[in-house]
Amino acid sequence: MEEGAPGEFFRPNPRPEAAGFGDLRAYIRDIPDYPRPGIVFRDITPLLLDPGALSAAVARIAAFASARDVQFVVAAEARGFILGGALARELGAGFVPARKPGKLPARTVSAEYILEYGVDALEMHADALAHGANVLVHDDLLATGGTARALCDLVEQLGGHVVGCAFLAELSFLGGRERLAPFDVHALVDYPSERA
Ligand SMILES: O=P(O)(O)OC[C@H]1O[C@H](OP(=O)(O)OP(=O)(O)O)[C@H](O)[C@@H]1O
Ligand SMILES: Nc1ncnc2[nH]cnc12
Repeated sequence: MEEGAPGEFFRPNPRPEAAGFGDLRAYIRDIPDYPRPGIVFRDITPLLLDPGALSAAVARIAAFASARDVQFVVAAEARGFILGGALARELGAGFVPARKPGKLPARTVSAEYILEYGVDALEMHADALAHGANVLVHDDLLATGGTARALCDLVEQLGGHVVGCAFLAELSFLGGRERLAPFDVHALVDYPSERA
């Protein structure tokens, strides 16, 4: 095939303003009883497959952040990386990965967070942020808030300034937003209950 020519998977990528993608919830799939009975997993992969919905998601999160003079987007491994880089590009900001322990090669700072069973941690490079830098914290989904809280703690350990926390989706019945107080929290899609 000629280089740069649309292949069989080519789909047009209209700007979200023109396409009017409406409620992005339509692109998030419910998977009942995953990873455990009683949990409804909110699967964002259908949204990622649709160029227009993907573009709309990035543009809408960027719109929340655009007046905040964001210098860096900090996002959590793994799903936070999916939109995080695109968001940084859209905002003209840098991107800082927060990774699971032992994955970053240089000196790190670390923050622990509570999981349903036990404790995990995220690390960031100690030299990732200039003191006083304006940071947007991003992840795909806000549940209990443990992961995002750890991201905020890492930013503050390095002297950064959290200017907001932005998510594609929020499970508001789990109270993550309260856990992130006093930071400003924005999510494009809310799930007020566990119901599928
Ligand atoms: O608000 P919380 O209760 O902390 O939950 C939200 C986190 O859970 C998911 O990540 P997960 O830990 O499943 O890891 P993954 O990104 O590697 O799939 C999701 O991507 C968020 O990072
Ligand atoms: N219900 C859920 N769906 C998708 N990701 C999650 N992360 C934590 N809870 C989740």
